[in-house]
Amino acid sequence: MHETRVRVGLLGCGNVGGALAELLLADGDRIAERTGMVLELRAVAVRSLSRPRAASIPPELLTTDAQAVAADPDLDVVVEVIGGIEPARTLILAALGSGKPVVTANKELLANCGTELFDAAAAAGRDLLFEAAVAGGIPLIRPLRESLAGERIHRVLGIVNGTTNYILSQMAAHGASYQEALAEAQSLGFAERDPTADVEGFDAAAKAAVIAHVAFGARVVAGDVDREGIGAIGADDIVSAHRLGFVIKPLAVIEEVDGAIGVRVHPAMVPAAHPLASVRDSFNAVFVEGEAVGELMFLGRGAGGAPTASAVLGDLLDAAHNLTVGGAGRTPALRAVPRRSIDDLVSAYYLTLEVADRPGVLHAVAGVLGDHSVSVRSMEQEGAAEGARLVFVTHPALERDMQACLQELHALDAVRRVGGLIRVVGA
Ligand SMILES: NC(=O)c1ccc[n+]([C@@H]2O[C@H](COP(=O)([O-])OP(=O)(O)OC[C@H]3O[C@@H](n4cnc5c(N)ncnc54)[C@H](O)[C@@H]3O)[C@@H](O)[C@H]2O)c1
Ligand SMILES: N[C@@H](CCO)C(=O)O
Ligand code: NA
Repeated sequence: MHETRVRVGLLGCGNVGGALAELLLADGDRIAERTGMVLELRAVAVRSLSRPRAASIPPELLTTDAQAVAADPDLDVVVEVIGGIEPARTLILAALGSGKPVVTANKELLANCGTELFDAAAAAGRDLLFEAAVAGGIPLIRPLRESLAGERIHRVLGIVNGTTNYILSQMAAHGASYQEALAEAQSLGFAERDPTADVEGFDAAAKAAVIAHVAFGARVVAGDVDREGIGAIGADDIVSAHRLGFVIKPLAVIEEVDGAIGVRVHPAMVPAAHPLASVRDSFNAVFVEGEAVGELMFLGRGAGGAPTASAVLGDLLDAAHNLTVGGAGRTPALRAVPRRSIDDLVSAYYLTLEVADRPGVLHAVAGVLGDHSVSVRSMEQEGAAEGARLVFVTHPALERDMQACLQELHALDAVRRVGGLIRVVGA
């Protein structure tokens, strides 16, 4: 087979960069045999030359001058796996500006500066590929961009953060406390260095914005995403969810309703029979609902050095192929779209209240719900310390009305605590 040599510059050699370097160095011959592409790792930009690296990385490839790697005319393709906004943004712009395609795993950067970067790629006539940025090793971006390019997608539901899925799964399966489960996720290495990004939903919000780019061509930035973390979910909610036939999952929801795009990230009550309900531990899964194609689910490892490096490798081969035929694949052209506020969401809700256990309380609570046109589908009452815990599931209601109910319920004398309000998704 005719072989094509492609000179690769790597920016960053942490979890993902290190795993990619290992793959290229250990498996290069097999990759070349299979694809006809010889991926030559020619430079690895690192922050510190003295940090221990995998033994197989020749030390002469290492440099602390990332800018020189990005601009090097003797390289063909650049991989950015430093993460964060700067210097990653400047480095990617420099690489594209010097005519090199770029592969990145950086959801945070794409979610904040996607338009600028895609425009730069289009202007350079080079690829900017980012399969690894969402759901790590799971092929998702390419199916959405290519296989489903003409599909009318209605909704994408994703478990796109492994840490929060792990925490909620451990709480449900083993009664682990939130803190215990978070500590385990950190020790297993898939939590972000600052786990706030995971548990407060920032990581999932960035991924949701990137999904909005490829599924809807929508110019959505991370700050546009309605976001709630999992911190308010208690062991009681997990037990109640199970009894009611639900599983609590950390979801990203990206949907088109009446021509407007809604993008939100929050814990959700998913019916136990829905395919996403059985996605446990640190697994990711993305459920796509399309007009012609129907329902699809993508499942696998959304995090970890090796799975993520696998996605980067696929992009590298794609970019290398496009370069050899003198072009680039399709670059997302993002357009401004009407945004659908979460206030306009129509959803069923799970709601818990701790109330005084005395006559008339239920009547007062029902009055507040009824005044806001919220109709109750089921209600359970159980004893709580010196009171009662009420667990409601509503029929579909308007978010704005539900929020107004919460305000009034807080103000009721007999209500001691308004617990979780969790949206039901996938019913
Ligand atoms: N780890 C995962 O599971 C995973 C999954 C999907 C996507 N990603 C994304 O991949 C990217 C990398 O993640 P990671 O887990 O490998 O992070 P990491 O922190 O392990 O690696 C980043 C590396 O970049 C180095 N670095 C920082 N500034 C640099 C500079 N100026 N020049 C050269 N090197 C520099 C750091 O020293 C570090 O070794 C991020 O964008 C992340 O969001 C990671
Ligand atoms: N912290 C992220 C890593 C992958 O992006 C997660 O838990 O999913
Ligand atoms: Na992916």
